[in-house]
Amino acid sequence: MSKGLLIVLSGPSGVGKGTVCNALRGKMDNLVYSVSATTRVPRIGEENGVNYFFKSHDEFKYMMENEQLLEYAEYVGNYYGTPRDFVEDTLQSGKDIILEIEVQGALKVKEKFPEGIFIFLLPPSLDELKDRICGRGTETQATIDHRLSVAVDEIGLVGHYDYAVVNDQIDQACKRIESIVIAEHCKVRG
Ligand SMILES: Nc1ncnc2c1ncn2[C@@H]1O[C@H](COP(=O)(O)OP(=O)(O)OP(=O)(O)O)[C@@H](O)[C@H]1O
Ligand SMILES: Nc1nc2c(ncn2[C@@H]2O[C@H](COP(=O)(O)O)[C@@H](O)[C@H]2O)c(=O)[nH]1
Repeated sequence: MSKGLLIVLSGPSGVGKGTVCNALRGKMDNLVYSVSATTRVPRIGEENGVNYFFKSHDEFKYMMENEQLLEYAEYVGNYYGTPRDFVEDTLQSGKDIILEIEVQGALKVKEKFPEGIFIFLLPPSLDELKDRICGRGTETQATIDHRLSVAVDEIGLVGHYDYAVVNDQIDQACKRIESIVIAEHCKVRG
């Protein structure tokens, strides 16, 4: 059986990564979603094991030190990391897996899995990005400001990715990502 594809979806906070991933759920049968570990406190409505594995700093440190994470990064005051075994087992089973992660982590994954498919989700404009992150209503003003302040540098790293997809409309962004995955499955690999 051939291995699945490792797909990384990155982009600045508020661009719509989570929204697009949720919308893809009903559309792509062979696609599995990686659930990350984080030290961030849960938002209202978030569930442990569904949105994230919510960890204390000590628990996260244990995962880091025991090589349980494929990658991790500190982002705006919290740690985030991708559980390694789940990714490797999913790929081995022939299913595709999508990692919704920020840019530092994505670049670390690229070092380990250069054969992965790296997709950067772009906002239609910086004003729209600001409106989206403010409109979500989950962050304090200080956190919004911090996240927006790193967004410009993050967007500057788009050249490290294989594909750039503008999230102007959710269904259009999903179609573009579906098309990329279909094309990657058709690719002749050496
Ligand atoms: N194409 C779109 N048009 C308008 N609003 C959108 C679009 N995509 C997402 N949104 C909205 O933008 C907000 C941010 O989306 P989302 O939480 O998915 O972003 P994210 O990139 O996952 O953010 P973070 O990195 O902070 O987790 C949400 O309120 C969502 O409903
Ligand atoms: N490097 C990693 N980044 C991750 C991971 N899981 C999520 N993220 C990214 O963190 C920011 C903030 O997320 P939020 O839920 O607090 O808004 C966002 O860009 C996520 O995509 C991970 O495992 N590794």
